Amino acid sequence: MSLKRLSIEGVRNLAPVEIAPGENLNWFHGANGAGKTSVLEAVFLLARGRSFRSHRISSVIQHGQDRVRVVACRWPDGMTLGMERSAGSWRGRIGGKECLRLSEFAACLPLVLMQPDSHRLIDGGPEHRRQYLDWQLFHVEPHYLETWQRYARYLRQRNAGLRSGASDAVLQALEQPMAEAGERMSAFRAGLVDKARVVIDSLAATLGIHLPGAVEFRYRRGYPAEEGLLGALSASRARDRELGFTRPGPHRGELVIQCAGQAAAQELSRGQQKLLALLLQLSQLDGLVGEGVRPLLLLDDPVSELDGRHFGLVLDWLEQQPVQAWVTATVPCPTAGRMFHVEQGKIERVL
Ligand SMILES: Nc1ncnc2c1ncn2[C@@H]1O[C@H](COP(=O)(O)OP(=O)(O)OP(=O)(O)O)[C@@H](O)[C@H]1O
Repeated sequence: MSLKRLSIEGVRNLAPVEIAPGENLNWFHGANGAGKTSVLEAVFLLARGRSFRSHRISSVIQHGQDRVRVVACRWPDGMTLGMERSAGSWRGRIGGKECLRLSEFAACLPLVLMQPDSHRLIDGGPEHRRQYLDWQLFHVEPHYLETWQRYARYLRQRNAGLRSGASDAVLQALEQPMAEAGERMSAFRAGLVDKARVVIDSLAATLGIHLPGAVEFRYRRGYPAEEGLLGALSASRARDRELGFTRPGPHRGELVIQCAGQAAAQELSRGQQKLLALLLQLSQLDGLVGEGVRPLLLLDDPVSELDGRHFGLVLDWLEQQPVQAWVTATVPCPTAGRMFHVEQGKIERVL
């Protein structure tokens, strides 16, 4: 799906504005500090209820204002989504109805974001790669969110039990359903990695991305597969009691990425890591489209992130995709698309 209309109020330096984006490529250009990234931030805020640049919503709220408000009309179904956030609360409406969970927005407005620190997907901690897998599964596997929430609840209960000296019988009673949910999560994640591998190889060829060796993706479950999660929980119970938390489980699962047999984070240059992260994110986009989900794509300053050749190939590829892309740059758009000029917080459509 795409956005047909977007109105933004109270976001950083942006003057209140209503934008009519095009179906495919939307290009926001202007000088440094003009407010381009703030437009993407507003779209992200609508989809996730938070910023991708700051953990504190107060830094996003325009100085002198007490809230941000982002409203959009989704296309083709015409559904209206509205999000209002102040420093201490949020209110959201979808299709005219009050919303209680942010995950409802995430489900209505799937998006893939590429920003200058996207290389963290490769060189950041395992949580970045877990989130990457979980995010896609959330959109394409109807039971994943519920399984994930169930596992997280048992994990919290087991950790509380470990710390409060609960009996073995109490812990065992939790471990059985926890292991069932955890094994399901692992199977979903491992299945996704198997599928993604194929898509990534074909995308790398299309986008002319050649890394200095074969890239391998493997899902490590966070417990020995041969022992199974139930066995692993039972075996580590005494040690977990001493530590006060649960060690084995998919909460410590990891998408392992290697290039030429070495950890990709160590083997690849920063630029190569960015290319690999791009591949992972575009493969996510491709995977979502393949499942009938049409996410928005937000690309923050790709012109300075990618070399000219790769950027050109990405633009060519994007033109073929049924996704609405929102791109920021300091230069005008080199290809056909709807273009907006951003200057000191004011957005004007120029093409
Ligand atoms: N809470 C706020 N209230 C008002 N203005 C703000 C607030 N936070 C940041 N700003 C200003 O808003 C602008 C934000 O710009 P933004 O990061 O969106 O620009 P950009 O066009 O993406 O720039 P660049 O090309 O340098 O990344 C900056 O000029 C910044 O000083």
